[in-house]
Amino acid sequence: MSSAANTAPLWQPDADRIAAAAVTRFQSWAAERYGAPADGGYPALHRWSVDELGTFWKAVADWFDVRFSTPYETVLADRSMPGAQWFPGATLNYAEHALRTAEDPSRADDPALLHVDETHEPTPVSWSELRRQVGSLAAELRALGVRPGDRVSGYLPNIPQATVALLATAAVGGVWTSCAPDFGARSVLDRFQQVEPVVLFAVDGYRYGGKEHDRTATVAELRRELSTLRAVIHIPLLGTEAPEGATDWAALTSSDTEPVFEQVPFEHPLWVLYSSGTTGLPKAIVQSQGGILLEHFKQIGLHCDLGPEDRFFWYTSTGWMMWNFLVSGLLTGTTVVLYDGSPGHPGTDAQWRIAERTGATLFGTSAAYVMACAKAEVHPAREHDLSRIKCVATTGSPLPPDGFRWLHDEVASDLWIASVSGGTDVCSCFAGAVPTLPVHIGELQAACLGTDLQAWDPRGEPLINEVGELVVTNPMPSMPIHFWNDPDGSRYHDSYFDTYPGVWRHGDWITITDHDSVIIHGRSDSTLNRQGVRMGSADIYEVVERLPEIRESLVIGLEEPDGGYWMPLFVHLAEGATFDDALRTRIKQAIRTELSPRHVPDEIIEVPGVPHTLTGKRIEVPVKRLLQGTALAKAVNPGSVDNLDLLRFYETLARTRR
Ligand SMILES: CC(=O)CC(=O)O
Repeated sequence: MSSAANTAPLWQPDADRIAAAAVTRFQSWAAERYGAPADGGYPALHRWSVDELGTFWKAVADWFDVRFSTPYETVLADRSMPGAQWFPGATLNYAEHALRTAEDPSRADDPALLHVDETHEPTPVSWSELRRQVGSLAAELRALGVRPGDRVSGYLPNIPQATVALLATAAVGGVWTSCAPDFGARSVLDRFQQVEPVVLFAVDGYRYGGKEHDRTATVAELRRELSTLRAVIHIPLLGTEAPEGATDWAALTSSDTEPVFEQVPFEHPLWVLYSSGTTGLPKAIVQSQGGILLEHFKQIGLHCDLGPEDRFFWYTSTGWMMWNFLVSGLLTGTTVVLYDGSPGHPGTDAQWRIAERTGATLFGTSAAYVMACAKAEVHPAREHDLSRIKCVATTGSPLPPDGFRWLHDEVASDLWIASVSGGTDVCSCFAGAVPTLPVHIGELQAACLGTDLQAWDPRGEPLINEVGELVVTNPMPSMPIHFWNDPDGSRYHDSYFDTYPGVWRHGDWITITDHDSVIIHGRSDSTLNRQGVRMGSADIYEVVERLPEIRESLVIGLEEPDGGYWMPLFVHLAEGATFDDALRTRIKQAIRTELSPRHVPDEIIEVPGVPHTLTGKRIEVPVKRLLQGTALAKAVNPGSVDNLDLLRFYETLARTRR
């Protein structure tokens, strides 16, 4: 499970690779101009980036040639959290930077986007075409009366139109927000009703798993319930006519209008993202144009090491922050690969096929997909030409050690494997990819630049090689500027700052190792705490799900009224597997030998499935509440769950135990 002894790397970048990495060039450049350490590689650069936070971010802005149309007075006027003030006085525009490559005549015809649907046939959208469409749509949005600060919403799959709509909204200074079209009306309304959009972009349906899914009834319901809408833009993915009162996409994107980029203050809102909101309404998290611009330049350009030669693929929907992150690939002139379809259609290897067809150089996916491929005995490199992939990056949950081994064996032995972790709350990563550092099995390479990531004990003392709360002790520019409808900031404050005043507590258990890598153990709000020993659920999932009979699992720790502790493990079996004493014994044996006797659950219970949030994360806290006897309607917001029926199973179980 841990790590400190795990010193032999699985992968080590060679000297040429280190020399060629943008972060190496950035370090030498920042050493000459800004006093960054010339020696000591990434660890020294990281230390400097958090010790000299303002200078570091100034250097990032200069390195990526950020266009401030009015200059800033200072980089960080106030570093308190919450409430940090970044680049006061500055004005800029995010979309202008995302489309800058189109201004270069030598790149104008290159693909900015490669769109792939379930046919897996890539369709390019060139930089000049993307810029033209954004220019046309931004002008039409203005003509519709959209003004800086107005919210513009999208009920869209990951198609080029979604990227165009986001960029056009940002060009106008509007505030973008999106949901994927597999979200039901209630889930969408829980989100969009909070922010009161004036425009809705919506598809008539989408294709997924080889089938057409008609969404016209849901869109009609959204139109009825969103009373602030002034315009609805119809995107006929399934070929239907625009319904009464809606405008067709083509009518708004056909002109040859130069984009006009509203110059907005650095802290002007760019978009609203939503936390999974398994209990109350989802938190509506607002991030700024300037904050995202700088944070994503850093992530995409320095950590992911992406540039104009690269093709950036990440499997995501528009309802997950990884989509926003993916679109930011445009900032570094990188071609962004948009896949709209099922991750496993027509077969489990679908994402690798897309990587081959599009020549992806960074292949991003969920850790769960990697584990599913391993279970299904997919052999990506045997079946596909993946020679262009330089990095496989994963997120969503920690990549288990077996996932690292599998990628190394089945994709390439000289593969940079970046398990990354952050969240919607910062639309970025706290720890993750570093092209110049080794990769150790089961570990994230290092904390990201400008992020003073630490593991703290309950008294706020930093821990090394021990599990602690994930904290960030300095502000990051992409931290929320506020939550929507939280006028006194109390919801924002209580979400991150109520444990350690002035310090961001994210709600994950982590270990910072003695070689500065990071291990994520799972959410701290669903911690297992047996006889005072805290355990991360992720460690248990990793061991249990290695067994071929187990499709997925869920572990919950329950404090009982009599002072006891009940720790059941729920298992969803793979097709054809039988739940019997032999399997129970093998599960317990695996946990005992690979973790510890203390990790062995009190009971193992077969379940019809594991419930997830709409972005695919296992739902632990609401299940715990159900098992404690909370009524379903109070334990969970139904609009936030992928399968409500599964939760009823746990509700019934709670009743039968009492
Ligand atoms: C970067 C991330 O942390 C993404 C996620 O898991 O939600």
